[in-house]
Amino acid sequence: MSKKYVIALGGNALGNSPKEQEKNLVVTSKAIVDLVEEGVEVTICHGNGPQVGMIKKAMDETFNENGEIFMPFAECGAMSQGYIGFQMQNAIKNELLKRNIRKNVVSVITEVEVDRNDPAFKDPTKPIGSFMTEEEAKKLEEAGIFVMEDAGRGYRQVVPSPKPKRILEKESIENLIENGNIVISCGGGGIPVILENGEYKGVDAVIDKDLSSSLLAREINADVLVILTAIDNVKINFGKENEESLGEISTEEIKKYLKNDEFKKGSMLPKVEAAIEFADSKEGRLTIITSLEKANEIVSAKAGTRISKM
Ligand SMILES: Nc1ncnc2c1ncn2[C@@H]1O[C@H](COP(=O)(O)OP(=O)(O)O)[C@@H](O)[C@H]1O
Ligand SMILES: NC(=O)OP(=O)(O)O
Repeated sequence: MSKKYVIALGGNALGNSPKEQEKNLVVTSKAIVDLVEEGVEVTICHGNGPQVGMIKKAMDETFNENGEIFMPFAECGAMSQGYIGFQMQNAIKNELLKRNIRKNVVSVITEVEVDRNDPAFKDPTKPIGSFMTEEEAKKLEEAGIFVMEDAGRGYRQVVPSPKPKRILEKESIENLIENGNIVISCGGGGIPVILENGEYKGVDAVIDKDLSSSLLAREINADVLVILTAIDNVKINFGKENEESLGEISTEEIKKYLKNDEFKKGSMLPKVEAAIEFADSKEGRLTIITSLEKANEIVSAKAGTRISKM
């Protein structure tokens, strides 16, 4: 039976502009189609931190002259799914064309239910938009916007990031996979919705795509979860002189590092949490965390940090 992979692509690793993203996606598409040629069933999720921040800023500048917010975050998240989904779908389609492989690629606008009482609504941790200097960050903070230092790379706006509870389009995604499609779903972690008075409605938040990818991977009974980001390996003592890369590691061992606060909130921490959640959920499941550049080594399962129950 063919293996099922869920590949999660980082919003930061996708680059900061449509051109940069297009270029990065050519590399990623090659690795994805390599997997397809090996007979792997591939499903893709992607981040949207930089992109949703950029879209929100542009929307506010266009529509917000009288101080009213016209474009809610959920709608901005939906736009990011369309924008990234289009470029990704297009890049994979072109790679399939080049190799003469007849297969369909489809992006699914995905809603993900969150808990309206999730404590994350009171503690924003998801960095969005571009990086700022400390001075720029202070100005935003004075205007009532939450900001946070992001893994030594500068300051960014942060928004609430509630935990994903249920993927509303799960059955459609499964049907598409079963029918041989390469599916792009849960973009930006999915559009966050809550159930209120019998109706789903969008909320102001950005779900972590690594946690949604892990949820999707478990729900569709995947074998491997691949988290592609901007760094080759998960590190301990990150950014220090005694920094060390983690290779093959058990969930039990990496949990010890997690307890020691080795992984930064809003960047590596959710990836490691998602990795553990998936690997621990069933014997034989593997999570690989590595960079976009190493994506071509996924097939041999040699790249990056490889987390399993062992
Ligand atoms: N312990 C760690 N090991 C490796 N990278 C870390 C660690 N802690 C923080 N980071 C940072 O996290 C980044 C990945 O998170 P992020 O940029 O948010 O991912 P994404 O690609 O999903 O947007 C790395 O590029 C690195 O700068
Ligand atoms: N939504 C999300 O997790 O985006 P990033 O991958 O950009 O952080």
